[in-house]
Amino acid sequence: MGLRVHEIFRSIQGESTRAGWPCVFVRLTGCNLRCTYCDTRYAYDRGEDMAVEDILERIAAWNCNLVEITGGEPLIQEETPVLAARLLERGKTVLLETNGSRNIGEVDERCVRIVDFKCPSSGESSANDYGNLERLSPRDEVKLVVADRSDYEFARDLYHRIRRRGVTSPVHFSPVFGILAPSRLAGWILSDGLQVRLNLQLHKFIWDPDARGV
Ligand SMILES: C[S@@+](CC[C@H](N)C(=O)[O-])C[C@H]1O[C@@H](n2cnc3c(N)ncnc32)[C@H](O)[C@@H]1O
Ligand SMILES: Nc1nc2[nH]cc(C(=O)O)c2c(=O)[nH]1
Ligand code: SF4
Ligand SMILES: [Mg+2]
Repeated sequence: MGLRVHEIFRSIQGESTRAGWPCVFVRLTGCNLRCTYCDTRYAYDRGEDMAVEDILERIAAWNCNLVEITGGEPLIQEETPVLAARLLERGKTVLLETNGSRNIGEVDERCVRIVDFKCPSSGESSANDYGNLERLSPRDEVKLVVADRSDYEFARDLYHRIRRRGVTSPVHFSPVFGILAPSRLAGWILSDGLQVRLNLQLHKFIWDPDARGV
């Protein structure tokens, strides 16, 4: 069995509450969605089939406590929860970046599940599994990627819904890179007094925004 892996690399974590920390990334191949703004289309195909043990060995080459499983969409591969569990067993802090369309309950709760529910301009918001709202633990995080004002209003409604349910997970609002100016999103957040975190993709400021493997 194993997993189809597009790339494994070490970089600076560019997003989430762990932004700024060195992090090893396992980018899995394939995605069930086609977001209009996707910056990782190159991971829709190709890659190498690897056994979980081989992936663990590659990760161990770096002395790094933080590991993120991303893609593509990690939860379309059956063995992703096994990889997360094995990394947790090794004492790693494990982040899993997922598009919100699959059941996050398949993945160990000790893993930080970063759930990116899709806003309308992605073209994929009908894929959101809102059952995941019930499955979020305080350790998990929600990320909402915003391209324009109507996405913002959708994200704001979802944020209020999350808090009304008593879910305390951090919520990030992230502008689509090169499409929505961070200052506009910042202005909307501040004028509505939302307690959300403005998430900028740090790696796109450190390196060329089109660079792979960073
Ligand atoms: C490439 S996806 C992989 C994980 C999963 N498929 C998902 O969508 O969450 C990683 C993150 O990058 C975000 N992303 C993709 N393209 C982006 C862009 N052009 N600007 C800002 N964020 C983007 C996605 O919304 C997601 O939060
Ligand atoms: N540096 C860096 N940080 C990231 N955080 C989430 C990423 C992703 O593509 O899921 C990502 C990425 O692609 N690069
Ligand atoms: S779900 Fe993630 S990887 Fe898939 S198309 Fe959307 S942003 Fe890209
Ligand atoms: Mg990325």
